[in-house]
Amino acid sequence: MSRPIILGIVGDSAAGKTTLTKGIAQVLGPENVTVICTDDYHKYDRKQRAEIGITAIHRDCNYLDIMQQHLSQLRIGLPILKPVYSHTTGTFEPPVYIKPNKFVIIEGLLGYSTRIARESYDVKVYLAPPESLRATWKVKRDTQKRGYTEEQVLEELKKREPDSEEFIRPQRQWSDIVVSFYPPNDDLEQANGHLNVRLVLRPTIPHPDFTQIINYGNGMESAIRLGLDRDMGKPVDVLEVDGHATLEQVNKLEQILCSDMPHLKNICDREGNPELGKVASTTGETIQSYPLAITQLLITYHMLKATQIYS
Ligand SMILES: Nc1ncnc2c1ncn2[C@@H]1O[C@H](COP(=O)(O)OP(=O)(O)OP(=O)(O)O)[C@@H](O)[C@H]1O
Ligand SMILES: O=C(CO)[C@H](O)[C@H](O)COP(=O)(O)O
Repeated sequence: MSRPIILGIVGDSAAGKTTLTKGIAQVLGPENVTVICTDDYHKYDRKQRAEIGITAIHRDCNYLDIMQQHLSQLRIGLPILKPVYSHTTGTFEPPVYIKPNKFVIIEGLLGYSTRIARESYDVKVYLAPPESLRATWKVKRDTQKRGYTEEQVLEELKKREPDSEEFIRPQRQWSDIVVSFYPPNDDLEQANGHLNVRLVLRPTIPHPDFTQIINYGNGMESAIRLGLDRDMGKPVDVLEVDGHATLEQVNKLEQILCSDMPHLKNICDREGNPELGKVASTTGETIQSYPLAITQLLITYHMLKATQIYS
């Protein structure tokens, strides 16, 4: 029996998981992708959490045992009866029957927090924007879409900090790729939606050979950079793409990805894929972000590679 290829996207609240997930699902073809958000495995609804005094990101506030069971089922291509948590009402809804498609994306807060869960993924991504950017994103999203006031969101972030430290951030160590979007010069307003990205590439999966970008010249080295570093003590490659990189520069990077992966060729074609890298900026207008496009392509590359390895 064939099994789906499973991608994990983990990170703190409003780190950009849903945004990245949507982009990758669009690239892979929404009909081929099953998306699961692990917020559905919360143990308590919004009112109960307030009464008990527990945050949604605490391990004990989530059915991690059921989450990992479901992941193991999906990994071998079996259906699950998934709980449903509504962010609109802050309550649970009837469960839904889910049969995995060719690709499954599991996005959420605590997806790498048990060994059995971690073993279910083919590719593991961790999202780590600077905390100030995450707070800006959370305030905007929670006030516009989840019925909170700005004060409530800021208070909640403060309350959650010890749990973020204990339960969320340690999961970074289990990822194959750490993705951090950040404003140049730490100035979000000046960035005008054009964020840079820093991609930490761990040697836990084989990445495309990016070394040729070191020799590009023509300003390439300033907008797209490859270097060596340590992340949580371990040696890693770091690929950085600036928001102001030109189409010509980004095309070269895309060629590296696409030449190694014939299936990606159609996806790399910008005309055929006008949605690639599209995102709403903080002012609400839709912009095309090359750093986001490269991130989507790199993760898709690994999904397709995993399909090849598996078959
Ligand atoms: N790459 C990005 N570029 C610009 N804005 C972004 C990006 N990623 C996220 N955002 C902004 O941050 C907000 C929160 O992002 P998103 O909903 O994807 O986070 P999340 O990690 O899925 O959150 P949660 O776990 O709380 O549901 C979005 O509504 C969007 O405004
Ligand atoms: O950290 C979060 C991830 O989305 C949410 O705050 C958590 O899931 C609880 O949801 P809500 O605030 O809508 O009750």
